[in-house]
Amino acid sequence: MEVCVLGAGSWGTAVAHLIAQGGIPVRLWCRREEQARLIGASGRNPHYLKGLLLHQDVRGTANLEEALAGTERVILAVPTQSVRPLLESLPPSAGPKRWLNLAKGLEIATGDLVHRVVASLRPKDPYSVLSGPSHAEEVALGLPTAVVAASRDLEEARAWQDLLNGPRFRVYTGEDVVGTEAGGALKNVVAVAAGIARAMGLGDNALAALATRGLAEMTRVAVRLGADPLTLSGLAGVGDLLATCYSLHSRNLRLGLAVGAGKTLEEARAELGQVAEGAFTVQAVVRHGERLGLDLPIAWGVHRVLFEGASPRLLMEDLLSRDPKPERPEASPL
Ligand SMILES: NC(=O)C1=CN([C@@H]2O[C@H](COP(=O)(O)OP(=O)(O)OC[C@H]3O[C@@H](n4cnc5c(N)ncnc54)[C@H](OP(=O)(O)O)[C@@H]3O)[C@@H](O)[C@H]2O)C=CC1
Ligand SMILES: O=C(CO)COP(=O)(O)O
Repeated sequence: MEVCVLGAGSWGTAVAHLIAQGGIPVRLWCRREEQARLIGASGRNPHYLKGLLLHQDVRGTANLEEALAGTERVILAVPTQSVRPLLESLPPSAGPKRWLNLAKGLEIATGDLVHRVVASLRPKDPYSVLSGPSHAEEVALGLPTAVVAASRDLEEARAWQDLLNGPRFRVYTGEDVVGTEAGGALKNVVAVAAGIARAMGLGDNALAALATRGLAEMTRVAVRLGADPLTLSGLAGVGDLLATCYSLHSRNLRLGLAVGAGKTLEEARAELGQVAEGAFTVQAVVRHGERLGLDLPIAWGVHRVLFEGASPRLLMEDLLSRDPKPERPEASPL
């Protein structure tokens, strides 16, 4: 068996290395010819996780047809907004595949999570998602990590669990695809807000409050999309929210830090040089949020700061000056 990883950024590279360490050869598809060539020549990805000497069974290629030929299992490791164009560009020779999505976001044009994007183009193919607190830099170093592989077909999730689970990478299974994807997508928006709060020196109490109220907001959206609320208290919800709001590995947190310190979104993105999904997902939330009919003050506030010229101070003042209310107006027996 061979596995194909589409996308040779930080996460695609770390996961390809992990799978090869487990004894399975990997074809790592790079969109740039030069990147594939350098991976072949040096055993390192020249732009992402540069310090990592890739396992010898990771083979870089920029040829999509070659990357996919004869492989049944394909991992999607490109940013969310690139999933649809990438799938649309697959060669006709690419037959049915079993997909594992790593991207964490909502598509701006449709407001959809990635499973819906894939289902719209590959309706018959089995689909799973991998999510949870998993900074590529730490996985590449072999530091202990736990994630969840979710699929509506539990056998499918188990198959990915078998493939990925290892002594330092613990994979749980789940069946709640919506909750697992919603947690991973929405925590990125909260992490941007956390970065803004940190840059403003608002303190640890404020950060904890933001993360907790962020979780309430994430859960509200996720449940409206069809998630089991308990999924949001698992690795793909609370777990990833903590990793992202509190770790300087997080690109979303760093984007918030830069914007909170007065940089423009363009400056912050250029400084980062990698994708911060929260800046895209927040556009989807705001654009499609009305149809959800939900109160989403953190997402609206992040959108105002990133795209409408509002000052970070105003965002925090707005959040703090809202009318007092019960912590759980939507309280359920759970
Ligand atoms: N990094 C991490 O720790 C984790 C990331 N994720 C998620 O994984 C996804 C990918 O993130 P990550 O690897 O970190 O991102 P990076 O910014 O590190 O890399 C993005 C990769 O996607 C490629 N890419 C971008 N646009 C396109 C496109 N239109 N067509 C084809 N390829 C494209 C880039 O190619 P090029 O280099 O040519 O620009 C690059 O290889 C995101 O959704 C992220 O949230 C999930 C868990 C952990
Ligand atoms: O999802 C991640 C860790 O689980 C990576 O977060 P960032 O995209 O903010 O770096």
